[in-house]
Amino acid sequence: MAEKEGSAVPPQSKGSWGSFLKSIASFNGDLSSMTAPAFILSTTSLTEFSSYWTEHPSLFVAPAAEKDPARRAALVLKWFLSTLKQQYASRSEKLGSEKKPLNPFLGELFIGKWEDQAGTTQLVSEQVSHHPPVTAYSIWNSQHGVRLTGYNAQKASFSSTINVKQIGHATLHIDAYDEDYLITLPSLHIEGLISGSPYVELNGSSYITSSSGYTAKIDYSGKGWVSGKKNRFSAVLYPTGQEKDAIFSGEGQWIDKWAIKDAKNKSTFSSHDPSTTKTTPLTVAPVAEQDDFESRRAWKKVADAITKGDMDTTSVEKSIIENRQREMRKEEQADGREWERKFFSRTDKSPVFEKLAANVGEKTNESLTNGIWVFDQGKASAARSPYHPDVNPPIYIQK
Ligand SMILES: CC(C)CCC[C@@H](C)[C@H]1CC[C@H]2[C@@H]3CC=C4C[C@@H](O)CC[C@]4(C)[C@H]3CC[C@]12C
Repeated sequence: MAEKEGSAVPPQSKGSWGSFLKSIASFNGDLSSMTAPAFILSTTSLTEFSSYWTEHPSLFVAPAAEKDPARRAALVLKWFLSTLKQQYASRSEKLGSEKKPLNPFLGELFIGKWEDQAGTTQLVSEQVSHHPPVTAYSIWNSQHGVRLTGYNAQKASFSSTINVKQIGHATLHIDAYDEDYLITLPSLHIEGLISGSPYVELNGSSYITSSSGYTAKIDYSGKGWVSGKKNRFSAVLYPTGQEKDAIFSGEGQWIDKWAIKDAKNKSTFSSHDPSTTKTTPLTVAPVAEQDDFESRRAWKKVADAITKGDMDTTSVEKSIIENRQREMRKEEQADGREWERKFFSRTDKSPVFEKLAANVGEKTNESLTNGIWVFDQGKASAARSPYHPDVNPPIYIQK
């Protein structure tokens, strides 16, 4: 792949892209501290990224209707694979390249729901830590009895490009079978950096392991390795501990169509085509009706300034948010208290994680995620919000 230096960079930004590349070559691993040129800044905060998990609500709830545990695990794998395109390629597809997201402030919220043939699927996403940045989320569909909850942070390093290890995990619960799935997160790196049109490539492996005794392993690769195609995966699903005895398998490009097949007779179990499987748009409250801590309302002035390309206003408005945050941290310190998270609580041990992590050799890393974060039903049910009266369980947002 020939990358012409800076070819996708707007002419007036060539200089700043060059210095940006130099600065990341020596950066300290904290992605949020990276200052990037204007044209690569996104108007979307990382708290919004949690919504990528369920842009196909029907695929998210489908496992709940499958009685056979192996086939159910295969449907969980199918849903997971279908999310990769949203999670890792949607910015490059919509905006022309990957962009640098807004760095969420502590307590930032992103709340919404999807309404479609799967019923109502609800999302709460909360920035539970600022140093290091950690986002927690819970997504549930009460009608089908499916809930996904997780948290994640990123650890970045530079070696020929930006390499990102995701710290944290997600768990999926299916009520009908009282079944839990532990989902680990893939590592990624940035391609196309020199040419100025960065995009995400996944690498390494990730796992989905279930309390029902099945594990899926997904291997990721990109261009120039095994095949000449980008965004490749190959997945196998097997009884936990018996990787050689795959029951289902699948491979392809996670941005394109693919199928999960019976590993023995190669018949198609289920296939996915992103061009024909439409995503359901997320509904969020109008900005004027949102709480002050909700992402789009809080970042509105910054986002508008970025859209206009007005870097002076961008930095003035960013400073207002940052200074307010600094004041709040000072007040909390003076009172000897910590910022109260609205939906999540820190725990020492997540029982679901403890039960399943050994299957896939996964460990928590509390120092990189400022604790282990779990959805706190008590907090979420505490009261009703004037802003989201229809969210069930009712969501309370403290003014
Ligand atoms: C684009 C270049 C110049 C700047 C690099 C920006 C960095 C901060 C961006 C690029 C791609 C981004 C990742 C893309 C997708 C996901 C999956 C989501 O579920 C959690 C956040 C996470 C893991 C993002 C974290 C931030 C990220 C690593």
